[in-house]
Amino acid sequence: MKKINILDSTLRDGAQSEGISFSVSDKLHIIQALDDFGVSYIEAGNPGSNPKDIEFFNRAAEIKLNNAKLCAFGSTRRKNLAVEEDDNVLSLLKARTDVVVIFGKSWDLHIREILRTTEENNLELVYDTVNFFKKKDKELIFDAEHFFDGFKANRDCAVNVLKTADAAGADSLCLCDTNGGCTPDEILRITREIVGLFPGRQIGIHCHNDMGCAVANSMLAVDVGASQVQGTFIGIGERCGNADLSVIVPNLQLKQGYECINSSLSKLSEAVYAISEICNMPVPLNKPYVGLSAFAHKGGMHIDGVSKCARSFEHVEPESVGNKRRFLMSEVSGRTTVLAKLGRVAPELSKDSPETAAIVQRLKELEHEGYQFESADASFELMVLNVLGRFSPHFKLNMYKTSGEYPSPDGEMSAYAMLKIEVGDKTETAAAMGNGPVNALDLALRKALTVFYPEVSRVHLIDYKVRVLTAEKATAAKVRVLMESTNGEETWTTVGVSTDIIEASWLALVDSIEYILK
Ligand SMILES: CC(=O)SCCNC(=O)CCNC(=O)[C@H](O)C(C)(C)COP(=O)(O)OP(=O)(O)OC[C@H]1O[C@@H](n2cnc3c(N)ncnc32)[C@H](O)[C@@H]1OP(=O)(O)O
Ligand SMILES: CC(=O)C(=O)O
Repeated sequence: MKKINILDSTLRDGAQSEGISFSVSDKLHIIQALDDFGVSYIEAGNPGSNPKDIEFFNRAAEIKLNNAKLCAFGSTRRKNLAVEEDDNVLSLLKARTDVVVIFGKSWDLHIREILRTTEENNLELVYDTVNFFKKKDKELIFDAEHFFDGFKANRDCAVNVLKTADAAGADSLCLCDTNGGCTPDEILRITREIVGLFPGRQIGIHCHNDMGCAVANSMLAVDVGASQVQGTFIGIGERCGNADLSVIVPNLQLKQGYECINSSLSKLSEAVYAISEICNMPVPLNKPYVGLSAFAHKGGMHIDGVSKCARSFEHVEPESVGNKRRFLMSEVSGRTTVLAKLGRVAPELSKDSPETAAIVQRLKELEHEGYQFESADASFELMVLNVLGRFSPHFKLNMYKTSGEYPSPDGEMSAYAMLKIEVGDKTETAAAMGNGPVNALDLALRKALTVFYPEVSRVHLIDYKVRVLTAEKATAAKVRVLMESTNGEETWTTVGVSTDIIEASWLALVDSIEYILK
């Protein structure tokens, strides 16, 4: 099985993405997550750039990593400075890493317009810098910045840069699509040619995602001989980001038989969620392999298929990447979907039971009204009991009244609610103040019900979401309220829909209480 070395640059190129600023402690947690997952290299920062990275490398030097080698990253020497006088270069030594990554120019446009020097002088910068670190016994990865654009503009100039880095002792030559604008066929053709020119030398690939092709481009480079892949585990990086390693690694391992990491791929989801959390960037639902929806099935026929044979609608097993299969209920469900959710409430029903069809029909009617049961399991269960005629409400509303006052007369308590309920042949009236009408109503309802059902006092809301369903109707729009409640032991979600936000909230609130009393 061919080994592909993975270099994660979340802490270097990732730190160049908009909205990201890592603390030293964030960086230390990320190297731990990457090391646990088993990447070969962690490009951990730019010690010549800022004091935070210097402090980080000082602290990281004390940490023992089991799988990964830390790399310090910086440029070739400045054109007017000798290598041993260049502070950026010297800062890389001070980072005390075994591996140093040096980026150098390989596009004649950049040599001329950005460095404002000659091709010959650029080769000297590359040679001197690479050679300096090799003499210090560092493993050296040379990143040929803008290599593909450089190759297309002036092949000899670009190739000479690689030859110079190679002659100076670079252990790895990494080809960068820095602007992310190269097409898959260009990456394939040029990488193949370079692999042929440097037999035995490790060739790396570093792609940016400006055309949305970074994953495909990296995989094609591997196809033609690249054996180091650079990227970031959640795809962050300069502009549109880097090649997303959380997609590339399982693609290479599960589909093409390469070995990329030193642990089990089933730790992938855990690593991605740990990094996303630190970056404060939620994992998109539809992210391949690790997203919450990656193995969530919604279409009735899909769920029927997966229930009979998982492979029928899944390209890999969710467990292989640490994810889980989910079945979602909705208006596009069939009887199999509903049946899968009925196990707890009505295990005796089968796909052909008339009750199953009645439940599916009611589900579709309610979804048409704006209800959504995908995550509102508790309301779904109550709806099922209702259709089966097995539900009798624990209380009945006589009336409620809410009002708000601005400015607030009592600190944060700006709203009042009063209600009257019936339980059997008894009635109870209660009133409460809250920081809004829904809060006041919730408190009043629980006050009234606790008289009959003491366990209700332990129930409280932990999440409340409102979604406008008919936005074009402005303030007359229909809204859907999703409520998550807990009693400290269990959590459950309920849903209510109305054009009146208080009524929608009331419906979700009633389901929340009925669910725990049933
Ligand atoms: C393609 C990539 O992503 S490479 C990585 C890019 N990453 C970053 O830029 C993040 C870290 N960078 C920094 O913190 C700062 O840019 C520093 C500290 C490194 C340098 O800051 P400054 O000395 O103020 O220079 P500044 O950033 O304004 O300009 C870059 C200089 O580096 C030079 N330079 C750029 N690439 C290279 C290179 N490969 N080799 C040598 N010099 C280079 C430029 O020509 C320019 O020099 P000039 O001032 O003589 O015109
Ligand atoms: C080195 C690097 O980050 C690039 O060329 O994109």
